Amino acid sequence: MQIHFTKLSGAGNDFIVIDNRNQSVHLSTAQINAMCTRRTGIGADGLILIEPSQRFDFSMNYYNADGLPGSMCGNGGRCAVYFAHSTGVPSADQGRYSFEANGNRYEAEITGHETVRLHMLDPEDFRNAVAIEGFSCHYVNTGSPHVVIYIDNRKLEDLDVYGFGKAIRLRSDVFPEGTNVNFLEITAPDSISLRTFERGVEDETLACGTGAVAAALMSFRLGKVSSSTVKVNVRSGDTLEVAFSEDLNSVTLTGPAKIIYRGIAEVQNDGL
Ligand SMILES: N[C@H](CCC[C@H](N)C(=O)O)C(=O)O
Repeated sequence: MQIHFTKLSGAGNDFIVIDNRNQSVHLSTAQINAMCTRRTGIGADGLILIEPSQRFDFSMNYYNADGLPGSMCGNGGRCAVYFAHSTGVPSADQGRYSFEANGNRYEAEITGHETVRLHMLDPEDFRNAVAIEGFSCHYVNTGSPHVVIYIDNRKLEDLDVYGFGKAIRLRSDVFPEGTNVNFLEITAPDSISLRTFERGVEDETLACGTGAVAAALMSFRLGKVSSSTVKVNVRSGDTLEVAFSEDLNSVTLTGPAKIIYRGIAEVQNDGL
């Protein structure tokens, strides 16, 4: 079957977005995984179905590249809203969208050329400094589970993010549901550099929105940054901005969301 899709990039975190408002597209785990696989498929960190919602402008159904439903994707949410805006999905409020994802309500607005600000959930379940695989691991759930690790004596650039990230992600004794793993360096009182190993992609990605939020909130909480607006420099070279109140609520994530191309995929019954 043929499926119309749009490829978007949210600060280098890339997604296949499908307008499924008529609910004609039904994809299996294997089909989503095949579409997201690089070289043999379209290639993406995740796939998003834009579907109807009873209460909001649309519903975002997010799948990781492994084909399984993911938890909240911050960059995916920003891309979904940019897609909706550029495709003419109606919104109740001009330039502003409300949508549901993982049973939660989100709001976002277009703040400039190819720029989207997404309002995030309040963070939950902060855990400080658990020793895992030789690292001091801080933890917080920002819609997705995130470990935050400060790289004090090493260079972020040279770090084996894949190896260390995977080892921590696989520690099911500590994280029965798995976790995303973020490694960061504080570069100024209001900025950090971040690299993320993502669960469900099972690799380092070029950016991770809920990871940027976790890194910024944790850094403020631990007194490592002093500003409640934090610039997060990600692997793609882009910058995400995370802003929040001093009690770590009212969190927003702002950054680039771009359409790369639109296409038609030939999807086989058992994969691409
Ligand atoms: N890239 C995403 C995170 C996806 C979450 C996924 N990796 C999971 O743990 O289910 C973001 O921008 O927030």
